[in-house]
Amino acid sequence: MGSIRFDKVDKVFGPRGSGVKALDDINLEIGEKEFVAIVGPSGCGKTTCLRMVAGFEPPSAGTVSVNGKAVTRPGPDRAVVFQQFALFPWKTVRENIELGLRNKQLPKAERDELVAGALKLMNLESHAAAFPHQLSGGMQQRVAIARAYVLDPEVLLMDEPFGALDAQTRVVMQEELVRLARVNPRTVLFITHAVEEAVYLADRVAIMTRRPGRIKEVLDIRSIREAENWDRLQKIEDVMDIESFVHLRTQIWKSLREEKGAHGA
Ligand SMILES: Nc1ncnc2c1ncn2[C@@H]1O[C@H](COP(=O)(O)OP(=O)(O)OP(=O)(O)O)[C@@H](O)[C@H]1O
Repeated sequence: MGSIRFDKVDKVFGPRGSGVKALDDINLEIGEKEFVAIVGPSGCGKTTCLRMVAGFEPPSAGTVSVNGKAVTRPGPDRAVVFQQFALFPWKTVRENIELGLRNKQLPKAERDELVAGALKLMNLESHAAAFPHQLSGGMQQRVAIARAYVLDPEVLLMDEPFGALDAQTRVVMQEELVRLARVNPRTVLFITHAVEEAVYLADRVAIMTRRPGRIKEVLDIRSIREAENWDRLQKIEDVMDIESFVHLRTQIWKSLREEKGAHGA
């Protein structure tokens, strides 16, 4: 379970007739346990796509569905990780992770077990009693990801989750996410500005046009990653050196550059 589908989706912000058209005829299907990254020029509507799947924003036309059911509101089957970590500063790491589970009305012993598992998964065990301000940005984002994972959502929605991190921490988090995605695969919709990040993490990369955003092309990364066995390499810099990786990255760069050119930039 956990498939996502955009079917002829338009989004207009503001009054009908004089509003801003943000998205134009978006059609995209994300399979169960597939990791799809969306890249595109600034303001092309990437975040709007994610917010519609989350149930925060309705489409102006067309349908966004999860598991074949039109999305009308947020739900426990979908967890969102934002760029800003959105942790509660007055709660400990453990309490922040546990928070989402409270609404599930599970017995305490079961909650404790799930939180312990999430702490372990994200290497946070020794920081369970710390408060967010005592942690680095990378650690805080780990807590945010653990909080999403502990809910065991079918769909994980990530909007520039590493955008606020320094370059070194970002690389560590990307490697962690690849490890997680292989060990505990989920349906993921991942928004990023970083082309290399998209190629490294995703099974497919959807490239959008400038506003009003359309899906310009979708590249299949997974078949190349598997054929060339990128996963044999542990370090991101080694994967990024492989010829097939460089080729895909360049292809996406060119496609995005055309969009900038179309804007006169
Ligand atoms: N609530 C809103 N009201 C009016 N306009 C909006 C609203 N939300 C988004 N927009 C507009 O819709 C367009 C798409 O915005 P969105 O944030 O989805 O783009 P994005 O591709 O995620 O941008 P970025 O890469 O810069 O984060 C933008 O022009 C934005 O100004």
